[in-house]
Amino acid sequence: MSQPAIRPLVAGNWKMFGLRSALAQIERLRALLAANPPGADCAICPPFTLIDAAIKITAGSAIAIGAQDCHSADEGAHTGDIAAPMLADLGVRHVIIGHSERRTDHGEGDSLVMAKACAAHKAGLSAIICVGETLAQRDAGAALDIVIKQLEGSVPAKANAANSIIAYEPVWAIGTGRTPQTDDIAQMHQAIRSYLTNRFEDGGSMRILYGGSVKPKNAGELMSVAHVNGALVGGASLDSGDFNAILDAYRR
Ligand SMILES: O=C[C@H](O)COP(=O)(O)O
Repeated sequence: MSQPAIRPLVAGNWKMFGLRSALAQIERLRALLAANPPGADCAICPPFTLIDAAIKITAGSAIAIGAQDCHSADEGAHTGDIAAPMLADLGVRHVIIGHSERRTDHGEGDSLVMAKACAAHKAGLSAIICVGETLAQRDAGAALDIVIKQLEGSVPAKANAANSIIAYEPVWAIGTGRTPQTDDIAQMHQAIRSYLTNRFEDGGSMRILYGGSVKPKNAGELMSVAHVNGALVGGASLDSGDFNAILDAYRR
């Protein structure tokens, strides 16, 4: 059966990096993309403190601005947290949910991840829902089972291709310079695709990103793997030149 054409997305996750001076990188990226548009959507997810300014800088451009987390409630007495409607109110388009760093640093489990994704959907945001195995789980041969279980527990029943994006990020590949063999990525993305297709009417059109040490030098190879519909990029997204070079994977 032929696969539906899926517009890829390359999203940059700045994590807890970036003072106001880093906004210059977004200005530069805007100019680079205008001069040489890629055949992919592009998003930057800066820290909360830079979101408002980043949205102003990217107005009318091809760059969407995302956030890195949201609370599961629309509002409430939750000191220090940010609600999805607050992000939507700023003009945020995507929100990363369930990144492994939040699962580890903040003890976020699948049910909370699903509740946050539901909150994002309710606010009209697209949820980038992250899954991925640890090295011990991969070495134990459990990677596929772990990821499918995370999808089962984290992706809401009302997910669809417009409101949800899956990011497969092997924990051991994040920030390490290590990436899985392309055969292993292909096997995982095929398994995720099968899962989505079985569970959701438009699961064949939902984007599945790969994340974990995506760099300019390996992006072409990683992005050419079947069912890899873009990337979630950490470190290399902090430099507009590197991020733009990753987007070359989607330029002729
Ligand atoms: O969200 C992004 C991922 O954690 C990947 O980070 P990285 O590209 O620095 O390995």
